[in-house]
Amino acid sequence: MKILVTAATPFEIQPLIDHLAGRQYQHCQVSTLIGGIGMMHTAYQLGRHFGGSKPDLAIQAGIAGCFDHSWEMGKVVIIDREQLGDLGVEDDQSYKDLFDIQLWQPDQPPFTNRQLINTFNGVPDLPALPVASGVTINTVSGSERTRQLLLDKYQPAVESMEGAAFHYACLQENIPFFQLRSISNYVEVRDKSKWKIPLAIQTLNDALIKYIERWN
Ligand SMILES: O=C(O)c1cccc(C(=O)CC[C@H]2O[C@@H](n3cnc4c(=O)[nH]cnc43)[C@H](O)[C@@H]2O)c1
Repeated sequence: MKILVTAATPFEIQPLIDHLAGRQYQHCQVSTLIGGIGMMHTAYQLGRHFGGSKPDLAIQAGIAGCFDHSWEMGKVVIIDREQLGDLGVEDDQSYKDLFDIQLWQPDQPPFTNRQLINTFNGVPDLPALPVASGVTINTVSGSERTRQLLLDKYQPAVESMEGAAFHYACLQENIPFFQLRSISNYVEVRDKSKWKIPLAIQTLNDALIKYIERWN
């Protein structure tokens, strides 16, 4: 069983990388790929990687913002669906995405009803974690206006900068996959001092290592 763990930055999966060093698993071979921040970098790196070797399972791991203030920092969730939050046009005060202006069809593969949905087909032993929906954007949302626009239009629970690119690449290549996100901040008017990145990285890697250890 070949497992690929990918993250935007090395920091996000450093504890896993340290854990894997010098370890050999009986039932799996784990490799890691740092894809870079954002959809463009992620799509390129994943496309290049999958062109050379296809894993049996791909896992994207990263920190993320959440929209619901009742969620605790460091909460780890699995993303079951992704939407593109800022690929479209501005029309005076309104924003229209590619589906709204008919430049892309809602069910054009690998989209289903405008979403990049993970059915978790072929994923062995999916971790027992809460499942949530994601929106992927190029600019971290940091205003009440953008937060409300995304909530009204996409009803996301979680915001990242890479999730949709990962879903897209795995769906196109027919590779079983899941996206793990750990909450480092709320999507709100930007206040970096409130972000809990070390906590989110710790809980993210605890979940990752627990999953990988099942294959020992
Ligand atoms: O502005 C800074 O100083 C700064 C320092 C460290 C990290 C950042 C980020 O913006 C991290 C982006 C990175 O993490 C994911 N992420 C985390 N929270 C969010 C969010 O609220 N909205 C979107 N993405 C988020 C993202 O996937 C990137 O990989 C800034």
